[in-house]
Amino acid sequence: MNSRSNTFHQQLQSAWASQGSMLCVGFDPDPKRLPLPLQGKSEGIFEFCRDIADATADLVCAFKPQFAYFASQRAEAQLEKLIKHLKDKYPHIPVILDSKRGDIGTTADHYALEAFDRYGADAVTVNPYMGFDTIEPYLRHAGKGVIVLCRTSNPGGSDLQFLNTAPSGEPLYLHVAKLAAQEWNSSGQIGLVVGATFPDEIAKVRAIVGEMPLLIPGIGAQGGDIDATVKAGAIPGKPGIGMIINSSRAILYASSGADFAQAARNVALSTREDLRTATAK
Ligand SMILES: O=C(O)c1cc(=O)[nH]c(=O)n1[C@@H]1O[C@H](COP(=O)(O)O)[C@@H](O)[C@H]1O
Repeated sequence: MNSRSNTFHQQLQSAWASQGSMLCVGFDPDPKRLPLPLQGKSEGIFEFCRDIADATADLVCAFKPQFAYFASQRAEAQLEKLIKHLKDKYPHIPVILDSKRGDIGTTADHYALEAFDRYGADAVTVNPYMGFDTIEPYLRHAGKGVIVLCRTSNPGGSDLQFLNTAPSGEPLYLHVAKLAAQEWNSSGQIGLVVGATFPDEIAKVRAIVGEMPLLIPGIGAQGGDIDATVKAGAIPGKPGIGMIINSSRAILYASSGADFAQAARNVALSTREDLRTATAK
């Protein structure tokens, strides 16, 4: 089976092993922060992301383009081109389309087609708060990853995700973790988002979901603690797997000059080393 026909979870297992990395580089291309040589260029967003991908591809277990940054700039064609570039050049690295979709089933059918057929992503982020029928259309795409928001990295994540549910009294995010690990996981390809800004909650989610992959944004620009994150998300006895630890702005905007790709590589390299050191502790 080649890497294109592997399931998302198989792709991740291979990437963790062959790349020796749990780092995910996120593509959040803010037009105001593009390096000067690329500002105003018709395909500046694509070129920016492509050059950073090419400079970091040996350091990552996944890439994660964020949909809104492309759509807000009418740059969907550049997103398609970027994902095609990633899949052609780095077929062993899974691509997660971060679009956090969530809607009734008939509409979700089309969001799933958008992510998997139009863009060719290996996985997509989804918002579970409209319930299982809104997740199910993605699960029908055999082998594709469905990464469900659980305990998000932002401060307001506590507003709802921390509310206690009746009758058990457990917080909503732990209820989501249980559903995702058990009755919702018909395809076996679900993962969960838990923020690096809340390591205690990462540990609680890990205890519920076994070896399920966790997408963990929040290191870098959001200030999440790498040591605490890696410790909390570790799978007992299996160091170096199980986590997709994302950093976007800290890597993307390491330099605003012509050396932006090399500067991004330097930050990605030191972040991967920090993750390795934390894994070895
Ligand atoms: O699903 C996500 O990727 C996500 C979930 C979450 O809880 N918090 C979060 O920051 N993200 C995304 O992760 C990226 C974080 O970017 P940086 O803070 O620049 O590293 C952004 O693309 C966010 O949209």
